[in-house]
Amino acid sequence: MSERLADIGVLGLGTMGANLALNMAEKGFVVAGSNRTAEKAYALRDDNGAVGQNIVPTDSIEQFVATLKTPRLIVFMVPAGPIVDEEMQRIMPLLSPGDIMIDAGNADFNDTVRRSKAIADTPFHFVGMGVSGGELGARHGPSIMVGGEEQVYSLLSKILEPISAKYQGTPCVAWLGPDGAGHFVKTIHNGIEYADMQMIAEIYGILRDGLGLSAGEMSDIFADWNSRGLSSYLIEITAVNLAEKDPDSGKPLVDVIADEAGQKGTGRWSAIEAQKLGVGATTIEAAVSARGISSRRKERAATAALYGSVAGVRGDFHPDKDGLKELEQALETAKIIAYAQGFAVLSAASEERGWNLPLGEIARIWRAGCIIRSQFLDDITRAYEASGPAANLLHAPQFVERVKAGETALRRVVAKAALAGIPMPALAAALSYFDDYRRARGTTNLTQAQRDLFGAHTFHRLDQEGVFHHQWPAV
Ligand SMILES: NC(=O)C1=CN([C@@H]2O[C@H](COP(=O)(O)OP(=O)(O)OC[C@H]3O[C@@H](n4cnc5c(N)ncnc54)[C@H](OP(=O)(O)O)[C@@H]3O)[C@@H](O)[C@H]2O)C=CC1
Ligand SMILES: O=C(CO)[C@H](O)[C@H](O)COP(=O)(O)O
Repeated sequence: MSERLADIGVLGLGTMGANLALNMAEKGFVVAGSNRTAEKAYALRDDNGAVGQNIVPTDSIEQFVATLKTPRLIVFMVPAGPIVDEEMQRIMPLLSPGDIMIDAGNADFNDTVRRSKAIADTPFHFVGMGVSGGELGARHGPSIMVGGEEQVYSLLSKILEPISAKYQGTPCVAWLGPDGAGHFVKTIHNGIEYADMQMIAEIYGILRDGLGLSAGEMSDIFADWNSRGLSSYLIEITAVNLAEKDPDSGKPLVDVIADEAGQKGTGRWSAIEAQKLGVGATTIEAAVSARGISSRRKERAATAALYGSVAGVRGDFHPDKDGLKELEQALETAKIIAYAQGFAVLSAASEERGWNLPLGEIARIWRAGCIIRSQFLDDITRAYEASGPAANLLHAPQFVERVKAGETALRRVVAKAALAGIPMPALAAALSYFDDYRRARGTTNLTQAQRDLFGAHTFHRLDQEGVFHHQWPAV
């Protein structure tokens, strides 16, 4: 057994755990590694040159715990759900008072709240921590969203700050609130990620099916868009995805990838939590549903055989400068609306749970390291700095001007796509949300009348205070 005591332990050395461990090791921390398949811990030490020398592989959970300095900092990087509970149960009998367990996977924040409550009855601490940035982010600097006891964060920050991404020299890590706050914010980050990705896929659908462009041509368009307002990691990787050739067939790789999107839960949880809070997050919901529909590929083929498909339907789209500008502007406008929805969910959850989430700071720590990093997040930080916790980002003066400028493009793109039969679930949801949210006199007065007629559910009046019930004619 090694005599060297480790500053921190990582349990679960898969894609994220291994890279986080190397990131910590590179910053000079000694990292104990534990993995279900123990050989991976040894390979992590042996295959990574000088950095690997700061990794202390272990064979058993007992050895792993014994290798850690106290109070022990133990990062769990395993699949979310029961595996986290199982691993915690396995390790807890070996811990000492004051030790800290950190779930760094994409947990459902409800599980994090439950685990935090359970740990409160023990001498240990529990931290729910969202990490974003994928494999490379974990290795060289992720964005880190921490929830739990604030005084525990001060023990962790000495490691989390050096390993996190930096934006203008400031670490992209923050303590965001108690128990599930960090995982909630990570979940909504991913919900926004789903919306962003779906909207990009929809515009790709117009370029491919409406305009008949090749993958290479589309790559150039996304690369061009990445130089202006849409500049972001997701637009940048889209250009790379579209340019890549399949080594087997020589075709563009995207053309041979099956159109079936996977999902592990965070997008769905974002939509569920938005619904629970009564906040419209229609663009995120549409993106989650679109992944579900995409996964039913055989069913879609059967439906296409019945109704015909849209491939080759050009509609009223044009690949000229104005036509492409309209698509760019539509995407930019819908993106503002999608982010406004995501931040509205954060704001509502913060109020309901008393988390006092720092919304501008959240936009700041997403500015580097994470998957939705983009210039646009600076505007969100500035909007919150200028106006405080606004009910909705669509009220912030910077966004009012931009949405007014882009609204027509979004409307025209959605309308033309509808006429051509090209699906636009997320872009259309963004537009409908905008139209609904800016309509001072809506139509649910009729809904209320119906509810009162069939169920005596009562209604408010515009011209009198109080709660009313009407004796409607019997039907
Ligand atoms: N991949 C990504 O881009 C991101 C992932 N995440 C989250 O991070 C967490 C880890 O993801 P990722 O690294 O991608 O996953 P991987 O599948 O690459 O790694 C999973 C790790 O968990 C271990 N493991 C799996 N099942 C068990 C089990 N039953 N008991 C004990 N250990 C087990 C694996 O061990 P073994 O090697 O033996 O299989 C491996 O070390 C997840 O919650 C994920 O959602 C968060 C941000 C980004
Ligand atoms: O958290 C992440 C990025 O921020 C992970 O990449 C996550 O796996 C993405 O979610 P899904 O697998 O559901 O697309």
